Amino acid sequence: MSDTLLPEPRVKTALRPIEAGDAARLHQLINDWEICRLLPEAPFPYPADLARDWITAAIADREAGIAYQFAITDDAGTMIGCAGLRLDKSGMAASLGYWVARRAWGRGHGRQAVLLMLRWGFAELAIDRVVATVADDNAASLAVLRRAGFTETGTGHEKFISRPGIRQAVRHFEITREVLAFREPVDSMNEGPRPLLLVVACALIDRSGKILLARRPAGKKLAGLWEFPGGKLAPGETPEAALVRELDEELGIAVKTADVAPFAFASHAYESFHLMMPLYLCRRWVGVPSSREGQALAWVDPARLEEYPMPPADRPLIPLLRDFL
Ligand SMILES: Nc1nc2c([nH]c(=O)n2[C@H]2C[C@H](O)[C@@H](COP(=O)(O)OP(=O)(O)OP(=O)(O)O)O2)c(=O)[nH]1
Repeated sequence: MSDTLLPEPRVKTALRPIEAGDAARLHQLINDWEICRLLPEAPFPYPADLARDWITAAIADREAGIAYQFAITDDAGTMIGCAGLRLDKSGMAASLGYWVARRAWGRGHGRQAVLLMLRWGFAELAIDRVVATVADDNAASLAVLRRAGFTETGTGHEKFISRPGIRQAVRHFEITREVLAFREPVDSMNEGPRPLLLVVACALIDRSGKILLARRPAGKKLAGLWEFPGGKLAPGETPEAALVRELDEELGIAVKTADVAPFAFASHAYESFHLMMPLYLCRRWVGVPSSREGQALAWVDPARLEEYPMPPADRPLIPLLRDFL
């Protein structure tokens, strides 16, 4: 994943799937009143056996496609906490859970882990929102969720195993894929003037008037969003030549420069660059567009483009295409 989207340049946080071998370390980190009191399902003291059982269940849940638990690691690759997403029955929403060991507090790891978890979830799962519930007295976590772009959706009371006899006041939060995509640039480290980035893109239109969209794969910026095929210009390349090259590389089709027609452009200030993106139309090519870079493809009726979450830069192009086609 791109480091340029991480908020703290000096602190690197990463996620990796939790493994059976993490049990001892997990127990050592979580068996702390300051952690257990904030987690609804963690007793205190936290038994070593429970750490092993929890990981066994997490691995089974992952295989069953129900929940995805990760170890949060620091700059040195050492585990410092856990983060996970659990799908609801509809499969459209996932609930986020995470904790960071006390020794790693105050360095931005929680915030980065949440952003990484959201990016992964929106890229890899068929969800459109992530929800989270936080104890009312967990100020650090409330701040992390708000800064990540979550909005508060309500309050309630829940049982926390470590605090028997009371029903703990909690707050509920939610974030959608599109809200995250809009906010991501805010987390960029680059505060200087923004370089202009020229990217060419193409709406391929088939005989029935459908447009081809490609889904940005995991690991890339704006992962999980649907875009028009295209890419950056190589030095000295004309926009048309770049488009012909990109369509060949990404989709395996041959297009002539004479068959791409300028249509509209997007101009959008992402935090670390200003995107200038001419959009071309193309109705004639040789070959069948197929995914050459692992990206999902979809032929979409112009009236249904709104149903596909796209990068913020693309949104103004949607009504133009709909009206034109
Ligand atoms: N191709 C394309 N890119 C778009 C669209 N909307 C939008 O904001 N972009 C942005 C995302 C990227 O920042 C940039 C396209 O760059 P790219 O596809 O060549 O490069 P990338 O970010 O995938 O990264 P890389 O392959 O260069 O590492 O333009 C779109 O509809 N199509």
